[in-house]
Amino acid sequence: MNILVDLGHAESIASAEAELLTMALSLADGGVVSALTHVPLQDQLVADLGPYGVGRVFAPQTVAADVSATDTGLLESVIRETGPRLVLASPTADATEWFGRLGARLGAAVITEAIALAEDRTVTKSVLAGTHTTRVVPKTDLVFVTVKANSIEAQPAPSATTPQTHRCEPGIARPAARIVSTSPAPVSDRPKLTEARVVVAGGRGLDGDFSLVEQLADELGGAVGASRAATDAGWIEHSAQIGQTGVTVSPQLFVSVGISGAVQQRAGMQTSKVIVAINKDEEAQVFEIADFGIVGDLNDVLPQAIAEIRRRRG
Ligand SMILES: Cc1cc2nc3c(=O)[nH]c(=O)nc-3n(C[C@H](O)[C@H](O)[C@H](O)COP(=O)(O)OP(=O)(O)OC[C@H]3O[C@@H](n4cnc5c(N)ncnc54)[C@H](O)[C@@H]3O)c2cc1C
Repeated sequence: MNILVDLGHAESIASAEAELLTMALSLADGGVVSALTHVPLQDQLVADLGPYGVGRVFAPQTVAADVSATDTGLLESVIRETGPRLVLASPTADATEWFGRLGARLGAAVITEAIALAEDRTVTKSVLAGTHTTRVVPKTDLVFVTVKANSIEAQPAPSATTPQTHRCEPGIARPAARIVSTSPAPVSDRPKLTEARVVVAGGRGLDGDFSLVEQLADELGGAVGASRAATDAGWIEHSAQIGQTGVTVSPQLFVSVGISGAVQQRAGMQTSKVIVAINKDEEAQVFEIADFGIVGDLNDVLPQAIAEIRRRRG
């Protein structure tokens, strides 16, 4: 089947995009994998796509000064051109909105935050605050699916391609909205929380001081997350909140520090591959889902863990 991967505003390929492309090629079964970027094409992106077996790449000539309707129009025009049965994207707020709009317009199923996809397009996802895992079988010819980061290991295609490049246009006369100002997101050396392979998250047990959590995250090359108790207290920005009303993460390693493990918090992290919990209360709920649990005061445990990691690194 033909598959389209919507790369959002990507100018090059990072880990989340590489995972989507790997998934697309594994499901295409001889069909063409196409990619769409919503910004003008960079040579770097074309070079990055070849190793993942992408056949065609679409991009607009200019960055539009309007939002949402134009992005949706671009995606719709490429769907009409490539005839995919499956459109994939990362579960960003943007892609989720575009998929919702187009799903309604084209009568296509929209399934968000998948953790696996089968060749017959059956989607596996976690629901009801992460308490159940469901399999969803789309019945429409076209289906839009957003896929959580770290759901699949990124791997290059058996043979690389030279993607054909195509220009695309939104094909709408009147945009519904226009950008009047933009401000850059704060720059951080740490990986993006939703894409990081390691996440170290802190809760109320930190008592306002995230420095040990940040040090451990930096030693492990990870991102810093938090429980709602910590973000509500203003100890860290709200974008770091993990859970039902925050972001969902699914890293290879999740270290939970001074977090009780309430169901709403677990909803955002329990599909992590390995969960390490540090809590001074041996009855804390987080130990129910932890692969490794340390009962102890985080102020004793974290400095020892950080020192040991540094010692082993030399
Ligand atoms: C509709 C709804 C949506 C919600 N959405 C979210 C969400 O998205 N994300 C979220 O996180 N919460 C969410 N919550 C809140 C959630 O129910 C919990 O209240 C919250 O997760 C608690 O945060 P916490 O674990 O940091 O704090 P607490 O529950 O107070 O736990 C603190 C933990 O730290 C331990 N501790 C204390 N001191 C130390 C120490 N020195 N060393 C080691 N351990 C220590 C304690 O033993 C305790 O287990 C939601 C609630 C509702 C009702």
